[in-house]
Amino acid sequence: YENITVSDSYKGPRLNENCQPTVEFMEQLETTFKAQKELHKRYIFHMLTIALEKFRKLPTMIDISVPDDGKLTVCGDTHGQYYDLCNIFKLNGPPSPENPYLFNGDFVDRGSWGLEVFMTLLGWWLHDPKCMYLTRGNHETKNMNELYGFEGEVKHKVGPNAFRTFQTLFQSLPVAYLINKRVLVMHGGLPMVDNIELDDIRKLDRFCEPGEAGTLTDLLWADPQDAPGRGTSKRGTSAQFGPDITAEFCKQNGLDYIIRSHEVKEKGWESAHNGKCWTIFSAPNYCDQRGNDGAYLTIRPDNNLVPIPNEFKAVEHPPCQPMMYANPMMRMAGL
Ligand SMILES: O=C(O)c1nn[nH]c1-c1ccccc1
Ligand SMILES: [Mn+2]
Ligand SMILES: [Mn+2]
Repeated sequence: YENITVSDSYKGPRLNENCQPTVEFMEQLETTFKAQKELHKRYIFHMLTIALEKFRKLPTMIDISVPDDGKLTVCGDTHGQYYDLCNIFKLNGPPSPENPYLFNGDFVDRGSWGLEVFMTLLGWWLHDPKCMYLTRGNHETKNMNELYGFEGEVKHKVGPNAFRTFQTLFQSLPVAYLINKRVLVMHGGLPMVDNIELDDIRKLDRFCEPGEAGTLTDLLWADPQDAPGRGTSKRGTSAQFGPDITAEFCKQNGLDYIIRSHEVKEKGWESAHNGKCWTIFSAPNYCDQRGNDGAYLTIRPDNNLVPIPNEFKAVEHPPCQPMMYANPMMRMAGL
């Protein structure tokens, strides 16, 4: 990025050399992105480079400690719906150490502002890693980005050689968070092996693309089911887990419940498996067609960590259809 010069005509936000975005930078970034203008490529590559160095050093599962008088807001899939992301910060306040957020994967693909969503979330994380936590979703993977739009979006907005850098950064994202030792968060769901312990997740090598099977794939792809036991995935990847699996996993690992995302819900959230499996989805009117609400969960120790759902509607966005940059075959197929 050092070789990319920024001309005087550039009117967008400028990043300081230590690559620590200020609140003012983040406010300017929102103004720039909302006007559908660009963050300069020098700053995009600078942020990606520094973020990669920092993410690489993080564990695969990260402990979050929410103070007794504090809170954590957990959001689910945002899928490039930038204007709805801005609405979350308008409804619930901007990220700060007193108002921290966990975004639980699937930042990109489907919606056509994946770059803006991810650079905004990354900017807040670089501003202060205590105000923003990011989980890898199954859409932070090469195969999905090639099919569902983000590869095309990055090529269009950043250039032909940028996607590889995003892939490397996506591979370095944590895949699970443990809140106050009692709540586990992942994008998809539970690993398909019995007697799995939290340490097995901590020891995972995450610096790769998820394969056809395995614990990393399950954490990014699995879904809950109502029937006991395990079932075949409707997606063709990983599998489904029943209420008994969730109860046993929570019991063995001293957890109250798990939070996951990965599935659209009519209200944006759902509590299943007797309150031990919460789903949170934060892309309202998904793909401009589902009509669903979005939601985010407020987690407070003074509410005994019981999630408080907050539902919200989609907001207006500029005329740019979903999957704008995807392979036209995918757009035609309405996939
Ligand atoms: O794109 C989505 O809706 C999505 N979000 N998480 N997983 C998927 C998905 C996975 C496979 C095929 C289609 C969608
Ligand atoms: Mn998703
Ligand atoms: Mn997903």
